[in-house]
Amino acid sequence: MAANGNGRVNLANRGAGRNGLAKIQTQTRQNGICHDDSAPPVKAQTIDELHSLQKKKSAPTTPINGTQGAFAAISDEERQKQQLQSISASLASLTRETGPKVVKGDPARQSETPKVSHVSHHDYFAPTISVSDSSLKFTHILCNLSPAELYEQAIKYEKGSFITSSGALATLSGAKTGRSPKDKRVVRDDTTEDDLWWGKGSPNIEMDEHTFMVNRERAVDYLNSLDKVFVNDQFLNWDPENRIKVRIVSARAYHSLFMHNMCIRPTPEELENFGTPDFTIYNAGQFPCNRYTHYMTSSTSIDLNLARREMVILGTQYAGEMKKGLFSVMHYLMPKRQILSLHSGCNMGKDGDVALFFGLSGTGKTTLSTDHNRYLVGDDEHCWSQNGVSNIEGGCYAKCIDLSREKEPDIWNAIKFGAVLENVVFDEHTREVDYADKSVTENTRAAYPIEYIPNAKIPCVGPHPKNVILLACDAFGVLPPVSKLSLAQTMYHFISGYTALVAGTEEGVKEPQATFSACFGAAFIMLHPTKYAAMLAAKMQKHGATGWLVNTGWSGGSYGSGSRMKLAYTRKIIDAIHSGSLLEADYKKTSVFGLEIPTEVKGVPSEILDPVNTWSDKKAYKDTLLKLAGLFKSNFEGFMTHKIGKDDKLTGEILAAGPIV
Ligand SMILES: Nc1ncnc2c1ncn2[C@@H]1O[C@H](COP(=O)(O)OP(=O)(O)OP(=O)(O)O)[C@@H](O)[C@H]1O
Ligand SMILES: O=C([O-])CC(=O)C(=O)O
Ligand SMILES: [Ca+2]
Ligand SMILES: [Mn+2]
Repeated sequence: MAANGNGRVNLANRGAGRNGLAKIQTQTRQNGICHDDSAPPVKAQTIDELHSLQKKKSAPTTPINGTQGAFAAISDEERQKQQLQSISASLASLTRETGPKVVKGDPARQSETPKVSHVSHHDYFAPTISVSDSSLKFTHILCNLSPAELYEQAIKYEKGSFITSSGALATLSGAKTGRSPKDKRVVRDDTTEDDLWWGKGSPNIEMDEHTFMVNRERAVDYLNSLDKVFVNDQFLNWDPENRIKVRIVSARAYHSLFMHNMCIRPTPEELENFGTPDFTIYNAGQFPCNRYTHYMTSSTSIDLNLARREMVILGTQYAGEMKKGLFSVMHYLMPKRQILSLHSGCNMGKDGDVALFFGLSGTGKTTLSTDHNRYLVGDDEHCWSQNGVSNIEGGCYAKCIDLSREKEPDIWNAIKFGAVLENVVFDEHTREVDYADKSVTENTRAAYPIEYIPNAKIPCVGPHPKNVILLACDAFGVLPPVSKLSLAQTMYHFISGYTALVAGTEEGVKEPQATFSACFGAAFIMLHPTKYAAMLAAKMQKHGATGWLVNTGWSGGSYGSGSRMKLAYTRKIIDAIHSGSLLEADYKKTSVFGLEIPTEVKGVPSEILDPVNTWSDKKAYKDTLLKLAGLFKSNFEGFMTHKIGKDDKLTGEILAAGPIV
């Protein structure tokens, strides 16, 4: 309260008045003129000028002077013009002759002189009376904004955006709080016809080129009808030889910040030399697709066109569609280069030993690859090339339901300024997040840059893996906490891609639902699963990697009677795999699944290592085990006729590596 300087106000105790309040004394200067303070005055004549002093020009939105290299000859102005033209070309309608006119900057900031650009297919024609109003309109583009700028945009303009007590940006993803795999379509053309996996079991639902263009036009028109759109120019894949340039055009600051966190962030220099993207996403998720359009079965459509290198999103704002849409693209592009794409986490020990963590959604890839004693290479999407592993992304995407500081401190601490928190519930006053609250969805998520994890390995690459850990969250409670796999067993379980989550948590105790998703990511693969499996087998064999099956699910009974495996025990098991000590353990073979299980793991009660010990009802255990084995068998029938690798030997071994009922 006490202001110092001229005309000071003193609340000194000595002057306490009748009711104990301090007496106010004003001291005036001798000359009698009242100044605000004694500091030198600011170098501004007006309030506007004062405000203009606050922000100094910076990269990356303003190009740097004097860059060396191929672009050194180009002036700043020319470079800005090229960037605008490139974005204008991205946003151009393919059916109209002109437009759009794009200007850089926030429409709310009128004072800034906008740089204008627009593409015209017939530049020599002056616009005539026949143009529509939309071609006279400007689209403001907000390019590669910083997290702070995106926070401001989100909070000002997007309902449901708030800063939480830890500094994260809480957002709502709208009606969709998870991906919509049934609405994901791929253009079937001459190339993809032969290359991709179509038909029963395939995630690739077909659409034709024309329908894609109808949806693309719908998305582009929607985006151009807005006051402003966000543009992210970023990279995928930390392997410099196989890096892909992606552009994401979206309508929400939430989407722009999410992708800023999840893709690799270019340096200012890299951004200047970005040029034309290899792949573009048009995210018009707030706008539905048209049910009169051929193939559309709902108001949501996520459309991939590999020939055009474009993806269109209509009718869902769930940001994971962009992340996983790009992953699908990598599942097509990388195998063409003999590089294996993997739905896996990856970390590395101090001695350079690398482990991969495969698993379906919610099985623990992010949780277990984030390990305080190891370097994090990445939590979800990787490539395995002849040089080793590389992360595809620049960020992590963690499930937050029931997140606790004690059990997952590194993830907890990563949820700070810059992180996006999706669909969480928080106290309206303190803005403290209640991670146990499922009111919006069970699939609450945090997206943060990988360097928010203290021991992230930057650049996110590593040598060839030593251990390949397959995670299954077995809600039946019959798979052992850990088993050592032969190569054939690893391939069997990789192709099966099993997990069992609990159906409808709210409707009380229900049967666990077995899910089989080939390569632990059937929703994202583009080629037949055996193509990826053959590559994995060859790489594991060549580099001598050991396969493991880890059950992060139930112990002591199925869901309802047993309980989820303690994370602390799973971590001990993973520690023993990393250290090599588990390789030295004594093993016994289980019946039915024929899994090699250790008799002892340091820090884990030995009795839980064989699940039969933890079930009080032994008959129920046996019945459940046989039931699960039957589900594995019937799922695998679809793969019986496919050959894996060059000779029939491995295929035969894989077929024999499943459960024997
Ligand atoms: N024993 C356990 N091992 C691993 N995770 C556990 C265990 N017990 C509970 N969990 C919880 O399970 C969840 C695993 O989610 P995680 O984010 O790691 O999934 P993910 O495999 O990365 O999935 P996605 O591909 O969808 O991102 C976390 O919420 C974690 O706290
Ligand atoms: O894509 C998502 O929404 C989350 C994820 O990582 C997965 O499901 O594998
Ligand atoms: Ca994850
Ligand atoms: Mn995932």
